[in-house]
Order: sequence, then C-alpha cells, then structure tokens
Amino acid sequence: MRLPDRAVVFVGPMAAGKTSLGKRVAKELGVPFVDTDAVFVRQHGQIAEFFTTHGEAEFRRIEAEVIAAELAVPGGRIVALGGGAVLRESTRELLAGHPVVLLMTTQEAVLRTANLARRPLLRDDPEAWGRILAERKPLYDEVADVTYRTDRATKEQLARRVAQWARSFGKKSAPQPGAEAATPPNRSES
Ligand SMILES: Nc1ncnc2c1ncn2[C@@H]1O[C@H](COP(=O)(O)OP(=O)(O)O)[C@@H](O)[C@H]1O
Ligand SMILES: O=C(O)C1=C[C@@H](OP(=O)(O)O)[C@@H](O)[C@H](O)C1
Ligand SMILES: [Mg+2]
Repeated sequence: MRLPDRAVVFVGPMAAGKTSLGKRVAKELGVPFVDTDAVFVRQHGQIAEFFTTHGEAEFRRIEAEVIAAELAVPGGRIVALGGGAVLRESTRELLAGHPVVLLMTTQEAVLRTANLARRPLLRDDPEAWGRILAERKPLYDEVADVTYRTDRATKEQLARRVAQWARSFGKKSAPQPGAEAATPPNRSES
C-alpha cells in the first residue's frame, strides 16, 4: 500500500474537525499538512475581520485561488479546506483529481466544542450551522470519496482510520478529457 502522490483533501462543514484531524493524519503518514484557511490568514489577516471589511464574495474569490495553488503542488500531503470551499464550481472540478475525505458531525457536537468566534458565519447565529450544512450537503457528497463521522470516535482512532484509508487509496486517476473518472462510490465509515 502506498500513499497517493497528490494531496488528500479534507472537506466538510464548519468545525467538523478538518484542521485538527488533518494535522494528525499528516503526522501519522509523515507528510506535510496545509490548511488553506491558515494560508489565507497569513496573506490577508483574520477571516472574521476580512468578512466584515471586504465581504464573503471577495473571501470566496481569494479562497478559490489559494486552494487552486495548493492543489497544484505535487507530492503526497494533506490539505484541509474551509467549510465553504465546495461552493465554488472550479474548486469542485479540481477536487475530482484528488482523494477527498468528507468529515461529518452534528450541530450538537459542534456547539459543544467549537470556537465560534473565529467563524464569521456562526458568530452571531450558531444555529445557522444546520441550515448551512443542509444547503451544502449535496456539494460535499458530490466531491467526497469517503465519509467519516467525527462525533463518534476519538481523534486518535479517526487519525489511524483515515491514514489507513489514504494509504489504501493510491489509485484514483486524474480525470481525462472525454473520459469518465474511475471514481469508487463514496463510502461511509464511522
Ligand atoms: N473526533 C474528533 N475529530 C476532530 N475534531 C474533534 C473531534 N472531537 C472533538 N473535536 C474538536 O472539534 C473542533 C474541530 O475544529 P477544527 O479542527 O478547527 O474543525 P474544522 O477545520 O473542520 O472547522 C476542535 O476543537 C477539535 O478539538
Ligand atoms: O464554512 C464556511 O463558510 C467557512 C468555514 C471556515 O473554515 P472551517 O470549516 O475550517 O471552520 C472558514 O473558511 C470561514 O469562516 C468560512
Ligand atoms: Mg478548519
């Protein structure tokens, strides 16, 4: 079993665990970890402030550029996206060429553990989490190769399981023009 020689990408709703689990899986596999929100923050400052000053549309435009640049880097690594990254069609198209892990959780678990202040879409209305998920769920399902629930297992257990999945993946080929991608159906793991 070997790792894919491209980024394994984590997607999913806000506070599902993309950043924290992505970091652990990268460590487990001995590959670099990149969080595209962290790249954004290094270049443009805190996301909540950016939303206030420049608006969500401008955030989405730059976010898509950051993601495209990170996904173009060759080699095995883990890339965690922000929860709304899948809204962009160009990003979804790029994800077709990568193994994609969807992390799911529940609103109850998120409201228990997450730091909401740094998430502008939840700061004033934490209950918006469920509504936003309902809107985006079809997009997550469209891009995902496998789904893990993060409210049912410890980070340690999940990191091992996802790392194992990434090692065994290794085969997904980038889509060829005019050909259908040989994508395995999205599997649901616990
Ligand atoms: N099993 C788990 N897997 C991942 N994160 C978990 C888990 N259980 C609790 N958490 C917590 O949930 C929060 C997820 O935050 P984060 O990793 O920033 O999510 P995201 O990047 O998806 O928004 C963190 O505070 C993390 O410690
Ligand atoms: O879902 C979203 O629209 C967002 C999710 C955030 O990332 P996390 O999913 O890592 O919290 C961050 O990109 C921004 O606050 C917007
Ligand atoms: Mg994150």
